[in-house]
Amino acid sequence: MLTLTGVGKRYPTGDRALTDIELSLPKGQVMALIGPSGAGKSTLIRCVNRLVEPTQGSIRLEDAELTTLSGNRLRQARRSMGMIFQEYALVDRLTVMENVLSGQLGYVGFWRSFLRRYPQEAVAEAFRLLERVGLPHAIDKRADALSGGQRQRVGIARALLQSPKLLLVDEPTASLDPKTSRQIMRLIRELCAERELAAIINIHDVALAKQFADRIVGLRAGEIVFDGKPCELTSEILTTIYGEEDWDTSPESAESDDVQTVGDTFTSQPYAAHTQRPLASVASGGAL
Ligand SMILES: Nc1ncnc2c1ncn2[C@@H]1O[C@H](COP(=O)(O)OP(=O)(O)OP(=O)(O)O)[C@@H](O)[C@H]1O
Repeated sequence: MLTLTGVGKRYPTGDRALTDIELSLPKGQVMALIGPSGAGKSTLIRCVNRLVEPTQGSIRLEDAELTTLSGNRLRQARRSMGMIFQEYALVDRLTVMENVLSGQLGYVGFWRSFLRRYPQEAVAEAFRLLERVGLPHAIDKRADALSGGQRQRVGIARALLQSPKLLLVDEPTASLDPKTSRQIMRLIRELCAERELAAIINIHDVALAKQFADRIVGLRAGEIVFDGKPCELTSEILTTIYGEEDWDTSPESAESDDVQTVGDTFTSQPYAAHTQRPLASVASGGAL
């Protein structure tokens, strides 16, 4: 349903953030996008909803070529993509219900949303969604009175209110404790299954990505260096994505290893034997 072909992005500063990205995401698939800081994860997500303009290639969502849309047609296409942000992007002084209904801004006219007169069916659906994400008792609370996990649930309900086909999720667990992070990832996963929604989740936590995604794509310096199932993400491939690190050793056993510094990365003796394979041989390529 989403297909990226030869997508590239060079910022006006000259930074090349993405090179020749080829991705195909079927309906209902939850894809985690991992990679080191600066690898291009946010740029890729933002190219899909055109918050960032790709400089090369094609991005198709079902039948629509997104890269050439403008004006009304671009607004319409954006409605089919729900965005969930790391920093929740809620309006603190508004209630939970008002924040969820603001997901309708693209649908109802400016004055109607300014005066907060939302269609009855939107209000009913917002109630249903808040129940589904576990916040039925918080509808009248102000957003700034919520915990991080509750705020993220509101963000999820808001994204779903516009009935998207695709979820674009940027670091959903960055400010959350481990238990809440798992609950949020589980919720996103369940909702994708219930609604046959595809999702791209930009996430730093590899363990969470492995546990909750159907597919993992690893970016390094703007290129896809791994595309496969979570169970295929070996230590060797993590090294290809992130650089040298002893991924298997616990802190206790690491202390006894002969650890040496190479440039600004660390490598330990057992790992020195691992030569990095050419990127092409690591990438399994294509959709699963
Ligand atoms: N607005 C911008 N102008 C110029 N260069 C940018 C801009 N945004 C990102 N970049 C550059 O593009 C590259 C990719 O950045 P991006 O933020 O997409 O990476 P990321 O993988 O999301 O990183 P992080 O995990 O730290 O959020 C980096 O080299 C970054 O410096």
